[in-house]
Amino acid sequence: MTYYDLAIIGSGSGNSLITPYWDNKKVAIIDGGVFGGTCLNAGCIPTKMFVYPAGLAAAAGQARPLGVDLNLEQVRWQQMRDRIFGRIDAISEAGRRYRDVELDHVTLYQDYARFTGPKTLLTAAGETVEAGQVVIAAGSRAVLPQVPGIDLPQVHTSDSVMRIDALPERVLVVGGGFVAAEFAAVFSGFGARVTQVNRSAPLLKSEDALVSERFTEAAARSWDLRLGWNLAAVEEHGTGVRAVFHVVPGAAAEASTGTMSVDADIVLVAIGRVPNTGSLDPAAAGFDLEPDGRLAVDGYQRVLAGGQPVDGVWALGDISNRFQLKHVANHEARVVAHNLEHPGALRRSDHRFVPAAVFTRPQVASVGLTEQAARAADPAGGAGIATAVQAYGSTAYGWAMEDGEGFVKLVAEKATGRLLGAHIMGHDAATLIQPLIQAMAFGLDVPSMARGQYWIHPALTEVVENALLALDVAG
Ligand SMILES: Cc1cc2nc3c(=O)[nH]c(=O)nc-3n(C[C@H](O)[C@H](O)[C@H](O)COP(=O)(O)OP(=O)(O)OC[C@H]3O[C@@H](n4cnc5c(N)ncnc54)[C@H](O)[C@@H]3O)c2cc1C
Ligand SMILES: NC(=O)c1ccc[n+]([C@@H]2O[C@H](COP(=O)([O-])OP(=O)(O)OC[C@H]3O[C@@H](n4cnc5c(N)ncnc54)[C@H](O)[C@@H]3O)[C@@H](O)[C@H]2O)c1
Repeated sequence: MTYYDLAIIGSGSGNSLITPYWDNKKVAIIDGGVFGGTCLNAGCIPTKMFVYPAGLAAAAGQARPLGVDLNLEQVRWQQMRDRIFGRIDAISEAGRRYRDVELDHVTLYQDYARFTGPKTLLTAAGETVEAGQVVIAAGSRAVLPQVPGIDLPQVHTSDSVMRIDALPERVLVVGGGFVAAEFAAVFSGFGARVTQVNRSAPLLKSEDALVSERFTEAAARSWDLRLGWNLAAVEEHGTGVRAVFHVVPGAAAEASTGTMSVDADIVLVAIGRVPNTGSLDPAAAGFDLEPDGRLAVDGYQRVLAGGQPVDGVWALGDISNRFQLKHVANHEARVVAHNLEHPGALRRSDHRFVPAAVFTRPQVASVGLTEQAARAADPAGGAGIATAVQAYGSTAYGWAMEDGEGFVKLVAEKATGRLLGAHIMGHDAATLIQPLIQAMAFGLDVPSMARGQYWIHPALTEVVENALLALDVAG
């Protein structure tokens, strides 16, 4: 048994906890997977490194109506893949080496671990680790449906699909959330024939209903979209696979037979992620779980047991929050880093205005309440809520782009002029939303935001300005 002042499970967001405060103390970092976690190795970063060139490849379609004829000549997949992972793998390895070799006070266990008590862990290799403070940052993993053929090598999750050797001609994407939307756009941008199949309609169903509806229409224009089907089996077929689906009872699926099949070279399964709590054996430590399997924490990120915080045990990121977003994991890591160093002045995590962006085509970004949630929460039964929808195409920059798709939707409280939610679909939505996030975070009301500053003319941000001006709020 080895004792540490701090033991961290998970080298993703958990890695940032090793601040200079720990320099003269003993720290263990335990990770059985690739050093650096999901975002770096198989999540946010490599996906966006594919999203950007896929956007360039797809530009041909957007340029034609503007009078510019572009042809996509070739996608050099292997070169692109090797550029992306050449950079990422080197960062992961440098981070691993720094922790493992260069820092004397840090011990890296490259192994999975499980709890045997609230502050004792057993690694798969049989080593026992005990610590004064334990931080659980063990993340989440992709869900795979237990259907025949799911283990075939042509079936991928986001963990493996970016490392394949060649751009497939036919890609089947199963799922309708963030991961599915991003990869469908990537592969179709590169010219693959994409079929996306989802159990329910619409796509991106956690978004505001208008965004979900419009994004689903846009996806159906860009690739073959089939809704209301459940994956039942995958079987080898020729050089690829045949996936068999059963109609979801009551769903508006287009076929009446109840069964359909899709042939593809590869299948990407993207039907959600679950927290890695199972492998940690939280019951052995007495930790509480949320109904969806996440570790239960309080506002200070302290892990709960029997509803009470366990002294010196913390959790952050996908293992404990419902957002499953890197910027939330990073925020929580900063809170935990502070709380570890300042036990007498604990900070709370701030989950009030958590934004998200889906880097698909068209891009989608959101923060705060959907119109539906705002109306449901309104004491006046929805009458106290103002909304405005402003098309990109109503602004000069939208004319320049000949945009017929993008829009900004805002949700506000009539009486106070407070912004409650912002939802954008279209070019650069993830960037365009930032001033709205800022306004919500700092309590800037709609009239002050609209008229208290200059808006650069004729930038695309004018669509945000006009949406603010269109809101019927006090002030
Ligand atoms: C394809 C994809 C794209 C994404 N894109 C975005 C995006 O654009 N923007 C965004 O904000 N978010 C994005 N996300 C989500 C983001 O990647 C995660 O929210 C974030 O990485 C979670 O960080 P974490 O530190 O909680 O966990 P992770 O980074 O997953 O780290 C957990 C670590 O714990 C290790 N581990 C697990 N169990 C054990 C155990 N028992 N013992 C030892 N080690 C263990 C794992 O090996 C892993 O390295 C994306 C996710 C995916 C899958
Ligand atoms: N840009 C980003 O911020 C980004 C990108 C990718 C992933 N992520 C994070 O990763 C998480 C996981 O992403 P995800 O897309 O896997 O999950 P998700 O929860 O976003 O979506 C899952 C989708 O799969 C569908 N589904 C569920 N079971 C199914 C089944 N049996 N058959 C067919 N469809 C089924 C659901 O209806 C839903 O549309 C997200 O919650 C997100 O926070 C973020």
